[in-house]
Order: sequence, then structure tokens, then C-alpha cells
Amino acid sequence: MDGPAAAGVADVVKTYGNGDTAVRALDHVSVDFAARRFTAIMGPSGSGKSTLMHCLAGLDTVDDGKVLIGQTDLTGLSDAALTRLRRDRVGFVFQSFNLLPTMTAQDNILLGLRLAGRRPDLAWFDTVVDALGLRTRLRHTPGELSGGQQQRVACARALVGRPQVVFADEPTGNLDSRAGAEVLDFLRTSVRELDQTVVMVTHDPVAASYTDHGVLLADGRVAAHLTRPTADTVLAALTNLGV
Ligand SMILES: Nc1ncnc2c1ncn2[C@@H]1O[C@H](COP(=O)(O)OP(=O)(O)OP(=O)(O)O)[C@@H](O)[C@H]1O
Repeated sequence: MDGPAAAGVADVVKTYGNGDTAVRALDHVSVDFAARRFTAIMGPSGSGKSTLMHCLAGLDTVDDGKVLIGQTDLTGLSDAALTRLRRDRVGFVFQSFNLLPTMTAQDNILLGLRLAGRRPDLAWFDTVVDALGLRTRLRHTPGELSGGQQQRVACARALVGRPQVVFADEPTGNLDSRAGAEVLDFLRTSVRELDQTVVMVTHDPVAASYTDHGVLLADGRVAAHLTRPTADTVLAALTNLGV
């Protein structure tokens, strides 16, 4: 681990249901996500990827263990404090873009800051918009944009508040390979050149190859870590798991 962690979990247990139908989605998982690094969470279907991301982002609670964003343990926070933390310190990129259809790209990007009563840093806004190639699209509504452009707007929205960490859940799942590559390229640039921290859940070994580090889950446990993963090393690691 180089440098301090932007987020992490320590000995986290998460079980859905109870009795005979209980499913242990996270089984004593400990993992740190280094600041200014692009990390992929990978693993077979049902291995706990989404559960881990939801717990990290404060969207779901854990049964046991600690969940840290920076130095803050989410497990001790009230609902109101969790909502504030998600608003002010975490960015999200979803598979399905989740843009408001009646608002322009610019208003979508800035909505979260406006709702939080925060003044946008205009120099940073410009940096993010230009890095994403969105300058000429800011007045368009989502319906006037391609899927790739919509996801780039969602990336700008996630980053415009300079969050401590951006969580991306299958961000290329609804995109063709070219648009997906552009989004992945930007997420990597946001880490390497703009000093952001991105944690991405993905099924796709090619998407994982854009990251600095891969965390492989299997049956709710950390099965392997991959440094500078390539599509081939990811496939080999998944094959080792018998996937
Ligand atoms: N709300 C829920 N209620 C009951 N079981 C759940 C719930 N959410 C997840 N699970 C179970 O927890 C386990 C982990 O699920 P999770 O969605 O985290 O896996 P995943 O690796 O993200 O899977 P996928 O790649 O298919 O999205 C699975 O066995 C799943 O069926």
C-alpha cells in the first residue's frame, strides 16, 4: 500500500436474510483503497462486489467490522451524517448514467453542489469538463447526447465536488467498446493527472486493465490482489477461481 487509504473496510461481515436462507455476502473482508489510485473490484457473479461497494459508499450497513472513508468510520454515523458524507465526500458513477432528463449537461453536473449549497470551483469545473471533452455539449439535455457522452457527464458530476473517492459501478456496462474505452481512459486520467481516487466494480477484464490494482472477490472473501492487472492476468486469476 503506497500512501494513505482513501477508503477501506476492516473485518467486515454482511449477511442478507437469516436462518436457512441467510447469505453471507461479505465474510470478514479487509481491504484498503489507496488514495490517488484506480482500483477494480472483480470476481464472479454473487461474489460480493456490489455489496462491498454499497457498504463502502454508505448505501448499505454492515453487521460487523469497520467501514472507513478517509478517517471516518461510517458504522458510527447517524443517517443524517451518512447522507452528508455521501453528498460531500463521495462521488458515484452508475451503469445507467442516472442523469435528470430535463436538465442540461451543465445543470446535471452542478446539481449536487447546488443542492448542498456549495459554490462550484469554476477552474476545477473547467478542468473536468475539458478533460472529458464535454465543452461543446454543456447545453444539451441527456436525450441529445450519446450513451458515452451521458456517462462522461455522469463522470463530471461525480468529480466536480472533488470527492475523497469516486465509486463506479460497472460504468461501461451500457456502452459499446469505443465509448467504454473513452470513459475508462478518463477515469484513469482523473487518477493520474487530476489526483482523484476511483474504485470501480467491473466484470470486464479489459476494463480492469485500465486500473492500477485489482481486488478479486470470491464467495464474499478477498481471493487475490492483482498489481497493474492486464486482461490476461485478470482472466488467469478468474480461471484459478474456477470461473
Ligand atoms: N438484498 C439482498 N437480499 C438477499 N441476498 C442478497 C441481496 N443482495 C445481494 N444478495 C446476495 O449476496 C451475495 C453477493 O451479492 P452481490 O450482489 O454483492 O454480488 P456481485 O458480486 O455484485 O454479483 P453480480 O456480479 O452478479 O452483480 C449473492 O449471493 C446475492 O444473492
